[in-house]
Amino acid sequence: MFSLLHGLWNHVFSKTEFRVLILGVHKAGKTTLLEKLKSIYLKGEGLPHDRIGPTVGLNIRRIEDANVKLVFWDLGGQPGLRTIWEKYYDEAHAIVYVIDSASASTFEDAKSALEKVLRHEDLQEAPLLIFANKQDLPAAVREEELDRHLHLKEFDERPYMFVAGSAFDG
Ligand SMILES: Nc1nc2c(ncn2[C@@H]2O[C@H](COP(=O)(O)OP(=O)(O)OP(=O)(O)O)[C@@H](O)[C@H]2O)c(=O)[nH]1
Ligand SMILES: [Mg+2]
Repeated sequence: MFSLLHGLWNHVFSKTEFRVLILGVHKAGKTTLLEKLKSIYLKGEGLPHDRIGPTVGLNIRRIEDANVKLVFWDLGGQPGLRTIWEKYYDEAHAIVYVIDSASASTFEDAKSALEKVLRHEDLQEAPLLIFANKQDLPAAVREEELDRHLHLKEFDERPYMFVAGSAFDG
C-alpha cells in the first residue's frame, strides 16, 4: 500500500526531466555557455571562463526550477571526439547547437557536423536551438547570415530557432 501511494505521489508531484544535448564543433563555446547558464540560474556557481579547458568526454549540469528539471549534456567538439555524440542521442529530448559566429572558417565544419546530427534517426523528434555565440566579437555575423550559411531549411523540415548572444555576457 505504501509503495502504491509513494508511486502515486511521485507521479503527481515529480517534475518532468528534460535532457538537452549541447553540441557544436570545438571552441564554439559550449562549455562556456553551460557554465554561464549555471551561474545565472544557480546563482554564482558556474566556472569562470578562464578556467574552462577543451572538453574531453562529457560535462553534465542540472538546472532545476519550480516546474522542470533540465539536464544538460555538454560534449567535446574536437573531430576525434564527435563519434561519442551519438551515444547520447537516444535519451536526449532537445539539441542546443552552438556556433562561433566570429569564426567564418569553421562554418562549413559546423554545418556538416550539424547535418550529421540531424540525420540521425534517434533525433528525428528533437527540437533544435542554434546558439550564434560570440556576438561580443566584432567579426561575429548575425543569425540571418549564419542561417544562409547553414541552408538548413532546404535540408531539414524540423522547426528550429536561432538565438544570438555571447556566452561571456549571458
Ligand atoms: N569572445 C568570446 N569568447 C568566447 C565566448 N564563448 C566562449 N569563448 C571562448 O572560446 C573558447 C572555447 O570555449 P569553450 O567553451 O571551451 O568551447 P567548447 O565548444 O566547449 O570547446 P570543446 O570543449 O573543445 O568542444 C574559449 O577560449 C572561450 O573563452 C564568447 O561568447 N565570446
Ligand atoms: Mg567544451
